[in-house]
Amino acid sequence: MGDFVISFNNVVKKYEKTLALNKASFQVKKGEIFGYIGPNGAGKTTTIRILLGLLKPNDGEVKVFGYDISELDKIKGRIGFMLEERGLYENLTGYENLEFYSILYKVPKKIRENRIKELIELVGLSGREKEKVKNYSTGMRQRLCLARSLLHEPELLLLDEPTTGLDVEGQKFIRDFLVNLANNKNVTIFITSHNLYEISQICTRIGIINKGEIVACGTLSELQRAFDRKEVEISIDKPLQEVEVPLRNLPFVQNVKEEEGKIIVSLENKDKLPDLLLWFTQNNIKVWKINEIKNSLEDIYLSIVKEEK
Ligand SMILES: Nc1ncnc2c1ncn2[C@@H]1O[C@H](COP(=O)(O)OP(=O)(O)OP(=O)(O)O)[C@@H](O)[C@H]1O
Repeated sequence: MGDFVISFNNVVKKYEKTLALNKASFQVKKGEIFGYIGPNGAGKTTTIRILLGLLKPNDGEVKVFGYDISELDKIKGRIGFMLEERGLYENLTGYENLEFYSILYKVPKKIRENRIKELIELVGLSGREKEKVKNYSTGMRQRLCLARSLLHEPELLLLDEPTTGLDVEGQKFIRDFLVNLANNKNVTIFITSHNLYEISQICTRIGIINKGEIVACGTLSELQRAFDRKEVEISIDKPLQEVEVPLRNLPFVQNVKEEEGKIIVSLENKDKLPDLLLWFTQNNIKVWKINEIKNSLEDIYLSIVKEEK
């Protein structure tokens, strides 16, 4: 238990009439990139605000670095964050913004200049740091915010939709940057996003929240196993018409269809795959290829969110 950077146990948060978190539980380990996904209003921002000590839960337990969230003094210096509202000073340059925040974050004067230069380089803003932020593009602002969130070398980074509004290149930059940060600096990253491609690309584990409840949590493979489609794609030496009826009549086959020239067989259970292969052999049908069809994160997400509506 002590190894968790974030631990939510049965956390409840109510705003007057709305139950924003309903006994939410999940854990995040050190060095993980934890993706937190859910529809609008699911409770993602509320979770981040609780982690930052901006909101108090009504019930349940929230621990960060093993400390209860009420002991904020022991935690807050170790957390960096990037929220939707950017809070940059438009009339200051990129460099001056970082300087201002480094004083606020109490970065020691001796190392301040070096740290800022290093971060400007790291986020790819070298050469642009002397320009006023009001002339920055969305992507540059986002890079500057990322640099700002890292000024005090946090061990945990909380990111609320960090790539929203960025072009493809800008999104890729942030993705690569975060993976590098987690892998090489062992920074734990908690990220919310509506971009499921992004989440499935970079996250080591994923939590799905809907109406304040964590409805699924695990690695992408664990989620794929839990939400298994039980479908296989087969390639055989006979046209589908010849085998469709007998295949459908097998007790463990639920459906047979053709999609984009591929034969898809739905099994009662994936454990029945050897039985299916045996049937092909017994009927002298050659199987060229057999592929397990896995749900994408989007398939899983949509099936959960639709079901719960
Ligand atoms: N200050 C507030 N007062 C009352 N209700 C609130 C407040 N903040 C959020 N809520 C409600 O709590 C629920 C959870 O909101 P939250 O902002 O945490 O969702 P979210 O998952 O971050 O959504 P989005 O993806 O739109 O950012 C929503 O129903 C929202 O309307």
